[in-house]
Amino acid sequence: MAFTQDELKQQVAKAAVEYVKSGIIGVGTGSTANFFIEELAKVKHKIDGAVASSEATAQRLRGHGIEVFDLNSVDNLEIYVDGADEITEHMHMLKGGGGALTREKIVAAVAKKFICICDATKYVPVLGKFPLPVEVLPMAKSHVARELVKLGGQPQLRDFTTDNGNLILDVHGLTITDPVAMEAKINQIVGVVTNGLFAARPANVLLLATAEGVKTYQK
Ligand SMILES: O=C[C@H](O)[C@H](O)[C@H](O)COP(=O)(O)O
Repeated sequence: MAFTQDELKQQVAKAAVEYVKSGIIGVGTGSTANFFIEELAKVKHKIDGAVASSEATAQRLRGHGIEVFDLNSVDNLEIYVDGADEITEHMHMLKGGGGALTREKIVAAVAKKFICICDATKYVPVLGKFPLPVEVLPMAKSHVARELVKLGGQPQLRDFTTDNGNLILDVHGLTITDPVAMEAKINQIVGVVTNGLFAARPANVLLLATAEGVKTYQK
């Protein structure tokens, strides 16, 4: 039976809710995370609330009557649930298609377990077909763009301002065979806030929605 991409996202969101036990949950951003929020709302009596990785997610959580906590008031999070633009068998991810990469990386850093929820189109052998988002301080955009060209990429300025008041360069043309090294190298460019590679801290669980059902991968 063929499912639409939205049906696959919904299936994987339902599977992720099985990991919600109690306490405060870290919640990601994007269309797949939005399906997760719908499912989370159905079990909100089990949790104290959530930490959001974007203003959009915070608004959506509050709309469902889920309390949103400031990350600074939370010592640790059991789980962080979020989508990805690409993920490999090593659980390395490329994220930030929705521009929320920096807050996502910060909330994920606090969580014990990163649960990545994706439909099968996101599962790739090598990262980089999806343009790599890099959040930059506005005054540094030209400098950072020149440095990204030296790394072999073609940066394009997105018509977008992040929740942090910064800009996004989407870097095309990178074949990212060593995501850990590339993540570190780009983060060392002065003016970069962070980039959309989540490799130093990969996902712990991947829930992948396929035509044959939701597959679970653990690391
Ligand atoms: O900034 C956005 C996030 O990194 C999303 O997790 C990513 O873009 C995937 O979004 P979607 O679930 O809409 O494909």
